[in-house]
Amino acid sequence: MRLLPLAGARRVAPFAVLVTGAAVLGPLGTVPLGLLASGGGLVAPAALLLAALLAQELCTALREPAGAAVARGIDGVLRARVRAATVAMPLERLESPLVQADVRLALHGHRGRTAGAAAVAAAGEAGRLASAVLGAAVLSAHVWWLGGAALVLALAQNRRIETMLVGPGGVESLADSAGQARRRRRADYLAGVAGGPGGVAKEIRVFGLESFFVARYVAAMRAYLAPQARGRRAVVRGYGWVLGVQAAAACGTFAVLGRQAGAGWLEAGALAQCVVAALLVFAYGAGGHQMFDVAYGTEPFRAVTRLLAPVPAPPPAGHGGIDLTGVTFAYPHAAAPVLDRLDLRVRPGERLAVVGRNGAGKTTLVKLLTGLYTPRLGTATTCPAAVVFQDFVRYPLSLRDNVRLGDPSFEGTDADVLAALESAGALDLLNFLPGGLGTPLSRAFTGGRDLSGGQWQKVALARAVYAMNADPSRALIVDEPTAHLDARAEREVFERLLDGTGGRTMVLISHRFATVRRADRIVVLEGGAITEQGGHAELMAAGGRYAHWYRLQADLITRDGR
Ligand SMILES: Nc1ncnc2c1ncn2[C@@H]1O[C@H](COP(=O)(O)OP(=O)(O)OP(=O)(O)O)[C@@H](O)[C@H]1O
Repeated sequence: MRLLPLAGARRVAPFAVLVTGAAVLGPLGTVPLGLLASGGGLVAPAALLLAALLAQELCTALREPAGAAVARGIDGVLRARVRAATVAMPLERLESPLVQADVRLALHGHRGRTAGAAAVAAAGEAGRLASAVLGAAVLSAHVWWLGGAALVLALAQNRRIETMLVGPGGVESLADSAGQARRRRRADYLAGVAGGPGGVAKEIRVFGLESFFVARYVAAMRAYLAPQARGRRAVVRGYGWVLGVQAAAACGTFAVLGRQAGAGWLEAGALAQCVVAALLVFAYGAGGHQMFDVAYGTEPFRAVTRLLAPVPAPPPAGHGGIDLTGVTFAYPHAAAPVLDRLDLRVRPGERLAVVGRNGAGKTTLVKLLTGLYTPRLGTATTCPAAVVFQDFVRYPLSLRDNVRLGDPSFEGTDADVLAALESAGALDLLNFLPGGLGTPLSRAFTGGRDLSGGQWQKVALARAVYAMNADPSRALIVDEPTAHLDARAEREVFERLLDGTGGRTMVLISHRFATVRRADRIVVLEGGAITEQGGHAELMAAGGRYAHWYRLQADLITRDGR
């Protein structure tokens, strides 16, 4: 309910009036009803009763759309906050499957119910309870113990229904259980395979697998539906009990009231009031649909709370230099750390190359160098960086925008964009793009052009160079930036980059040793730590891993004649 103010007074005020109206007008209506029944007037009490009933109907009818508007308002604010939080969230946290599940819950709700719907439903529940309490008060005004007894019973009945339906272990929670989710996935998978196109469809027809898959699907669906059916039968039985108790309680209440009236302790007006008040109390005991909204909407609300929880401050930023000391990093649920007590210092202006086998942890190292991941152990002092990732982004925007996105806050001119393209060896793109820098890099747009993998890679490199030119304190970090380029193109691009970025810090990750050899220092990453480091000549003279790999690659290139 504390979420309600998020929807703004303009939406909440009418909703609050309508909920209150729907809650109190019923009990208030018992006053003119009592007067009418006891002969204390006709026109005025009848008019008041009619007005109360009509107003209550109106409030009940309008409460739904007003509540929906409040829920939309709350959800809009929460979604914006969640989106802002996820954009600012450390990558490592964002990549966690638990956080991804929370983001899905927060943005799309659980079973169609959102945090806003839960807040509105909680307000509706409070209104229903208020109506029951007022009804009980009216009853107690005439038979002191009856109101309390009826209310306690109604509270217990309401709770029982809630537990049965939406409580932990209730029938609705069964559908969300891990076991049911697994059974459902299996049935969906079989249905998908049996009805899917492509190779499966061919094999099903050639090998006559139709009845095999249909039988498996039917069995899987039965396994999924059986616990649900059992759960529903239990609910029907439970409801039978609840209704039985409810009927007995109503009969008991009315018998008490009848006896009191018969004995002359309750006059007609009071009797009429008590009957209506008892019905209001018992209505609470019959449960309400809001309990589903509250129960399901609470899940997204919890997800929002977790996502908006404060995050630890990012590692401190240095000035052009990078310093990792004793850094250990492991992915969640991984048996061993990818990086293990690694020490790496990159001096300002140094050009460092990192080499290592596939899976050695080079990309992980890049994410630590750029502050996207934080070490489990050790410290990482990073500096602002312009990065080209292995899986760089291909923005369906103009070539100019693709480059300028390196630093949108920098008011660079076309000359800056061209300079970045030149450093990245991408200037010749302009010969083939009809609209020059303004050409959209997507066929989905009129006059747009698609680029080859290698051309896209050069654009991504130009974006990073543009960012580095916009702020020279940024280090240029490139992770396999030339995987789509042939060996000669890669060499050319790097020669140009190294010549054009003198005095800037650069970290280059590449599997091509001919490119790497010009770096000031080369480090070999193996077993989570740095096992060799030095200049090319030094490492070749040492005759270690680097020298071995270098010769292997050189031999292959010579043998292939490339
Ligand atoms: N998001 C992730 N979650 C779990 N494990 C991961 C994740 N990313 C990488 N790994 C694992 O961490 C190890 C190091 O991966 P990383 O991508 O850093 O290696 P790499 O040296 O860059 O490899 P390559 O040369 O193939 O690009 C691998 O075993 C990989 O499977």
